[in-house]
Amino acid sequence: MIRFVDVHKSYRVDGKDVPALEPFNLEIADGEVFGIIGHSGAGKSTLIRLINLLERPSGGRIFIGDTDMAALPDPALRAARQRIGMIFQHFNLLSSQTVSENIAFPMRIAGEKDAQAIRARVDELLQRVGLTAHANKYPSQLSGGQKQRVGIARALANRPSLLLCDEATSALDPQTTASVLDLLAEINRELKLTIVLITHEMDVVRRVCDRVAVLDAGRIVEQGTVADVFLHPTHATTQRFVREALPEEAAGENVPYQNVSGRIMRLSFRGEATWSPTLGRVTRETGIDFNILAGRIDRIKDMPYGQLTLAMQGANVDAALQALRAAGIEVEELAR
Ligand SMILES: Nc1ncnc2c1ncn2[C@@H]1O[C@H](COP(=O)(O)OP(=O)(O)OP(=O)(O)O)[C@@H](O)[C@H]1O
Repeated sequence: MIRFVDVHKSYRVDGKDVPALEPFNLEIADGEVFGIIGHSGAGKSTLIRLINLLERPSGGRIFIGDTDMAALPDPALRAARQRIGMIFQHFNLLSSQTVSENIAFPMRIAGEKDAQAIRARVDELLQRVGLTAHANKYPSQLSGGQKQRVGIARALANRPSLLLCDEATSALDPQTTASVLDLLAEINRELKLTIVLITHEMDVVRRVCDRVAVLDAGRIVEQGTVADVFLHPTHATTQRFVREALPEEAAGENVPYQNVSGRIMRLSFRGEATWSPTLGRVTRETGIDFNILAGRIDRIKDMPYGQLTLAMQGANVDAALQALRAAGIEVEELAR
C-alpha cells in the first residue's frame, strides 16, 4: 500500500514558495492500477515523483508499505527506488545502447555482475514485451510503441513491486496506445504489480485503471472506482474529462429534450446487468413505452457497461423505474 498522509508540495520560485499540491491524503492498494488525471499544470508529475522521492514533499509523510520514504537514509532510499520501476512519456532510452543493453542497464546499476543471469533476464523481458526480434537494434531504429516497450522491459528489470507511468502513452497514436495499455494491464494481472499512472486522457483511465483521482489546480477534487467516477462524475473538471472521452451523441448531451414527450431518463447498466433483457421485461410488465434517444455499450477495464438515454411514457413509469433499480440498473432523470 502507498499512503500519502497530509502531504503537500511547494516549489521555490524567485524566493517565494509556490504551492503545486495542496495538503492531501491518498491510499493506493497493492496490486491495483491507480490513475491520476488532470490538465497541464494540475500537479500530476509532482504527485507521481513524490512516490519515489524524485521530488521531496514540503510536508507530510509518504509510506510504501511500512516504510516512511522521506525518512530513509540515502543508501536505503537507493535500494527502495530499485524496487520501483518508472516509464516516461519520451521513453528516456540510452540512444548509444541497443535494446538489450538498455534493458540490462538497471541490473548493472543495481550491482548484478553475472552476465549469464543478466542475459537470461533480458531474454525473458524481451519476450514479455514482444521485442525478441529487435534485441540488437538501437532506439533510433524503433517505432514509438516499440521504444515504450523497451522502457517497460527496463522498468521491470529489477523485479519491482511498483511501476510508475508518467504520461506513458501521450506520445503514441491511438492504436499503439491501446497495445501499450494492454501490455500494462497484462503485467498488472500476471505479475501482481501495483501500477500508478498519470494521464490527461480519460480514455486511458477507462481502459486500464481500477481507481482514479482527479487533480485540479493542485487539489484532488474527486476519487473513486473508475466505474463510479466515469458513470457519475460530480466535479466539473471530471465531467469535462468524461465528456471528452465520450462521443456527445452517446452521452445524450445534445438531444433537444423539449421536442420529446415523456420523462427523459438515463439508464446505466454495469457488468452482468448489461447482458440481461431487463428493460424488455420491465416495459412488458409495467406497460410503459420508451423511445431510445442515445446509447452506447463499452467497457471500463474488464467490465462491460451500457448507457441508454430514453424518453419514457405511460402511467406506470415510476413503477418501471423502481423495477429497473431493483434489477441493479442505475437510473437518473435528466428532464421531465
Ligand atoms: N521544478 C519546478 N520548479 C518550480 N515550479 C514547478 C516545478 N515543477 C513543477 N512546477 C510547477 O508546479 C505545478 C504543477 O506542475 P506539474 O508538472 O506537477 O503538473 P502536471 O499536471 O504534471 O503538468 P503537465 O501535464 O503539463 O506535465 C505547475 O504550476 C508547475 O509550473
